[in-house]
Amino acid sequence: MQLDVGNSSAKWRVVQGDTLLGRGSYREEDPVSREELLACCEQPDYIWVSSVASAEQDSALSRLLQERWNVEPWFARSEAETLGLRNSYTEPERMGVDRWLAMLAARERSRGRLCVVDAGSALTIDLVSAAGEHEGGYIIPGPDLMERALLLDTDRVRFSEASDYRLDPGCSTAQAVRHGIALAQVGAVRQALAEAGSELHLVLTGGGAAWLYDQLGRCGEFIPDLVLDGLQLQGELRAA
Ligand SMILES: Nc1ncnc2c1ncn2[C@@H]1O[C@H](COP(=O)(O)OP(=O)(O)O)[C@@H](O)[C@H]1O
Ligand SMILES: CC(C)(COP(=O)(O)O)[C@@H](O)C(=O)NCCC(=O)O
Ligand SMILES: [K+]
Repeated sequence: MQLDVGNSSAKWRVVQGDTLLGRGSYREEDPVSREELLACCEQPDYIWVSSVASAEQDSALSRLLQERWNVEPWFARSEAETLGLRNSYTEPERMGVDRWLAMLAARERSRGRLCVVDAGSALTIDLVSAAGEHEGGYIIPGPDLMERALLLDTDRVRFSEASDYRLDPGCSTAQAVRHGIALAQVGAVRQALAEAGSELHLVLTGGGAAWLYDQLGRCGEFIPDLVLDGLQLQGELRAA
């Protein structure tokens, strides 16, 4: 059993070899999602976790899983080097493990230079050289965080009507905010690609990735489970 715990929700899947036995998403405050998680299988052989949540949330999740199955979860960490992928951080473990695992999985799929984008609560953009060096990356607030920042620290950016995320200029507060956020998200990826220069392969994942992929003209690849795929790689390596 594998879990990808982000700042919005935890995505889980149960696999046996290459067969997917089940999947779902879990949120602490949603009892139905908890029941689904706890009913996902009889007895997992292992529980592997990628988490960017707080230590308190990690302990609570760990307790929940251990009480149910009596299996101690293994929490993956960002490393200095794994399977030829080399971390650029002086303190590698400080890099969000979701970013690390997404890069690891992307590299297994494609050996050239990479741009790995994870559109979750935050939008992360990471560059990996063909040789496996993490060249660096960007952490940008995702759509909800951007909107929250505007509402928190302005007096007159207020609206009640719904508006889609589109790239044309907006003609109301609601549109100007939502279209502005859309522009910032898509623009960030485009500009990162422009900054990066030479040929590279773009890989997208995360809750907002399907939308982003469409906005980017479907260039590159959209891989929904990239973080879990990376978790599987690092987990298998450790288990070997
Ligand atoms: N149907 C959707 N269309 C567009 N964006 C979505 C959709 N569902 C979720 N998102 C975006 O994805 C984010 C959650 O993605 P996820 O990868 O689960 O985040 P995290 O890893 O932080 O838990 C939300 O904040 C939202 O911006
Ligand atoms: C950047 C993130 C908040 C992204 O989290 P997510 O959007 O997947 O919930 C996460 O990778 C994180 O907490 N990183 C730690 C800081 C770093 O990567 O340098
Ligand atoms: K992210």
